[in-house]
Amino acid sequence: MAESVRRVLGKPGSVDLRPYSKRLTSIEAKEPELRELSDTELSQRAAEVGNAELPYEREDLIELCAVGREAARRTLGERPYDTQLLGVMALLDGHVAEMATGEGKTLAGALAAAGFALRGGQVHILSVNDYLAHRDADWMRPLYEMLGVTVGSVGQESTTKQRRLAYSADITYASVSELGFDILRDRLVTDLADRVVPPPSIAIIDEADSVLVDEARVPLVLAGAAENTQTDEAMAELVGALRPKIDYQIDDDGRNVQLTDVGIDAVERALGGIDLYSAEDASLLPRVNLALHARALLQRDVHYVVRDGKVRLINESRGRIALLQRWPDGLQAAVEAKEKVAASETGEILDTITVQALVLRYPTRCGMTGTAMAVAEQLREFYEMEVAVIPPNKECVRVDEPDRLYATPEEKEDALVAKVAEVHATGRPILIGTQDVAESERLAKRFNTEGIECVVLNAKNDAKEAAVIAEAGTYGAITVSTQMAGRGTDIRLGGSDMSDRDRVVETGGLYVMGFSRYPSSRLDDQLRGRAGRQGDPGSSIFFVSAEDELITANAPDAGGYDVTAEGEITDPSWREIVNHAQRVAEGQLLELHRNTWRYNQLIDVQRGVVLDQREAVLSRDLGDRQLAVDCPGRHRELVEEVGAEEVARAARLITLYHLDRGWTDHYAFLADLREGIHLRFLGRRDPLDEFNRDAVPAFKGFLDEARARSAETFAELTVVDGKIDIAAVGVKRPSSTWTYMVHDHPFSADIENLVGHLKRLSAKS
Ligand SMILES: Nc1ncnc2c1ncn2[C@@H]1O[C@H](COP(=O)(O)OP(=O)(O)OP(=O)(O)O)[C@@H](O)[C@H]1O
Repeated sequence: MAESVRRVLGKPGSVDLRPYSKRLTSIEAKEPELRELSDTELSQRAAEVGNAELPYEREDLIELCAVGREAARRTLGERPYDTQLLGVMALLDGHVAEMATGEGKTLAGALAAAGFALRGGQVHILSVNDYLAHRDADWMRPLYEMLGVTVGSVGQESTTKQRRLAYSADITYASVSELGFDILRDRLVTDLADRVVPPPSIAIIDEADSVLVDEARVPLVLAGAAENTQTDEAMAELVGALRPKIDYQIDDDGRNVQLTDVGIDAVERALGGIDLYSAEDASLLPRVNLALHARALLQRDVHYVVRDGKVRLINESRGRIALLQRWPDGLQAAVEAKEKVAASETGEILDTITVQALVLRYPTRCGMTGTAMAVAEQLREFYEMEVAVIPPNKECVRVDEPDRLYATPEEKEDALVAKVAEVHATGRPILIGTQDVAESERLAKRFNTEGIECVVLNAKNDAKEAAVIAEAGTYGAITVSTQMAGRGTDIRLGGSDMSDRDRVVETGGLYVMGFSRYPSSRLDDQLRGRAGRQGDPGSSIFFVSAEDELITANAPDAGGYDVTAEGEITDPSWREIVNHAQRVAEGQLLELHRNTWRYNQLIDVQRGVVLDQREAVLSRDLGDRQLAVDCPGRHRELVEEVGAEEVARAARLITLYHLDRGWTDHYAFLADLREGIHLRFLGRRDPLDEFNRDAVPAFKGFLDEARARSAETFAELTVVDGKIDIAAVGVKRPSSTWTYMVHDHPFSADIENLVGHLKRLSAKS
């Protein structure tokens, strides 16, 4: 048994690992016998493990782990460490296994998935992105094959047919957003056969804290086409002629832009001497604002790319192109005008789902991540999951150096550049973590002007992202990347083939440098964790300036400090100030999460009522039965004319149309209500109570209303060439759907804030 396992066991507040570790000896004892078996015999043993119901009893669990270990050794060339088997057992018990970066979570997750699947569970492994979903499915496939279970994966490029096939496997890998959008689209089908996602059974969540906590702050939003729009090219051209800093000013954080007085004059002149702020020209100011936002705040190749005549958004923190995502409409059209491409349709929100609601659908859920303890309470509160802290296979020897604190961002950047130059001279590989793609680009430029060569990860080399990060441990490499980019990719010392490992080990291994502290200590730890994997040497250090947003926003009264000639802050109290600011930020993020959850709980209940009704219409012909009662005469006539089946089809489409239409309108009402509520109730009353007070009556009568409307529409039906003409009565479904980009940065405002911001932008006058 590995030394690390003997040293186990248990951090306060985490799951007791002793029961698991007691089984390790028995698992190991089975090894000699299993090694003698043929592949077929080993598969047979796996099948026998599956001959019972979940959960596993002690003996079966030992057999599963032993057979799984042997199968992994044969198919992947990797014999799972004891620590990985502890992870497998924790997962099978429904816990979140905390395993440091590089400890082999992929394999642990796969063995647990196989364990569930062998006993009839249908497993969804939720990844953080499509690349990892495909990679992990392909990587683990030989193991699954030997264990006799099937696997599939879904990505944003998957066709409906491919999705259905992937979801029909015993184990499906999908990113949480793809799965979420599939669920949302499934909720809008008009034919049961069009659904792609099977009923939820078991979820294994990779990078569980990112998915369950960070991504849970903003719901996934599905939108549908409502009408075609025109782009505002005249306004884009006019705004294009404005001069930065003279005609308009951008806030320090790059999130807002405003016309200066000079700029207002210029715009008014260009528009023929109008008054932008007068009542009769009120419609112009929002157009100017949108065009200016598109021009000044959104940069091509940083925030979006133009491909195939379309504006494609880049997810800033991940640096990936998001195929089916858009900004809320006014802004999307403004960027399209700026880039002179055709306008896409405007849309409306059809439905939303929170990550929490999505995950809680699964009766069995578990997960793994490198950083779970810091959010153990949230995992318990929101998901009823406990954290099991799994010790590393090899002790971590990475040196985490104290932060370097500076007065200004310029001094901080100078210090980072100097440090990079100094370390680089020794050949030691360096990975620099930034807050977003724009910052990576800026830093890379600075390195270039200093004559320091570096590789920068951004969406332009999207497909190569993982390959690039895999080489970050090469002798002399400098890689600049956001915290999220390339996650899940192993950084091996001496390059991905480790050919130069000894030389890199001699330099001290990978040196990770954070350009700022992140809004949560988990994100800092995830970046640090890039170095020092599996007992490798490595170091980490963060640079901080007193003017970093984290500090100015969360510790505004921090007070003065003494500095050296280079601007380095020498006051020891500043270390605590930085940590304090981060704790404040973490507290706010938690509040955001709670709020998303609280507000969405009621929305989910109401949505559930509509979905139940939909289900009855789809699977039990409820619409047809209701319309036969509500419009008996017309129903009878139509049945005689076109047959019962055709009438049932029309009844189904009409009823679903009115249920969906009603929900879209109701959702828009709820979004407005939530946005307005904090303005109305600055007093003592709890805004959530107020929200519920208005939201509950607004939903009352929803189903009756939809039914009445369906009857009205049904009564108007006409028959053309022996078929019912559904389109003639206005029953149309959105021609396309897409998802909104509501969190360019995982810590930016939530959807209501963003939509609110854009509304204000368009309403300013
Ligand atoms: N039992 C094992 N024996 C040898 N190598 C292993 C074993 N388990 C995993 N590995 C290797 O360790 C590396 C890290 O594995 P993996 O990517 O699953 O780690 P991880 O814990 O998911 O890291 P991250 O936090 O970056 O996602 C991979 O190269 C994998 O092949």
